[in-house]
Amino acid sequence: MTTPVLDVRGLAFAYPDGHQALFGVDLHVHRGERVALLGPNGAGKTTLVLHLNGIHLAGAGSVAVSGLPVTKANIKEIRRRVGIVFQDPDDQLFMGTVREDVAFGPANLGLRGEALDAKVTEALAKVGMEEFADRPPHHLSFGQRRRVAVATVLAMDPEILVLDEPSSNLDPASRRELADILRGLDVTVLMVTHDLPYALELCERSVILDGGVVAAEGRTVDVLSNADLMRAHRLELPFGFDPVAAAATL
Ligand SMILES: Nc1ncnc2c1ncn2[C@@H]1O[C@H](COP(=O)(O)OP(=O)(O)OP(=O)(O)O)[C@@H](O)[C@H]1O
Repeated sequence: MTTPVLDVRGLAFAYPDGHQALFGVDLHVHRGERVALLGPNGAGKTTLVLHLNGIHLAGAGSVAVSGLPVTKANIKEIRRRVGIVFQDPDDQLFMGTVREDVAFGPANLGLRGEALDAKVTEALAKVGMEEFADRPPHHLSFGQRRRVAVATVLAMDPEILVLDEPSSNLDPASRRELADILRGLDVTVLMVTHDLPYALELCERSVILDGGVVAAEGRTVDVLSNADLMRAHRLELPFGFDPVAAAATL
């Protein structure tokens, strides 16, 4: 078996106030996979995500990205390898223009001139935002800002793209357009979401985190159609949504 892009083993973590949020999490994501991380409020999903690029460091256990352990010493390379798109794009966009925001990461890695311009254009093209390069991010719609946030991360050529609630606050058309964009990317994805139809549409495999442990994992269609499992972990499908029928149309 090849080295997983993301290899989380026995990860445990307590916040400084003593609250234990993770109790020994194992999670493996292989190259080219798109995996959904599901679970009720307070399950530990965000806490886990914040370990993937070293914002939190493991209390016990380990996290590695393509074989490189997430440690303080490796933080710069880990942050290039792990691109996190947070729920609020305004946490990631802070420059005067879209172009400057997308250029920020690769410029920090030393890219300059035509190579930098080409990298920015390529990343914006991947999310269909080339025409907005010279616009201030705060003049864009929320959905457009989310796409630019994805581009800022893609410009770093990450090994894994981690998306926190990518469909939140998007209207139905923007939600579908983002799904089309994500499906077209040639990148490994871990997606945290409460939008279960979105998980089904985009991710072959789903992992349920609950109470700081991995409670179940499997093919997304199997997970979502297991009514007892769903109830046990406070996961609810939209009224009338049939995951087996929906999966058949994909
Ligand atoms: N800074 C903090 N200090 C102490 N406890 C925290 C802190 N941040 C989160 N927690 C606790 O850790 C647990 C896991 O929280 P986390 O935010 O990781 O859950 P989540 O699965 O992302 O939830 P949601 O779906 O609501 O975003 C919760 O019980 C939460 O109250």
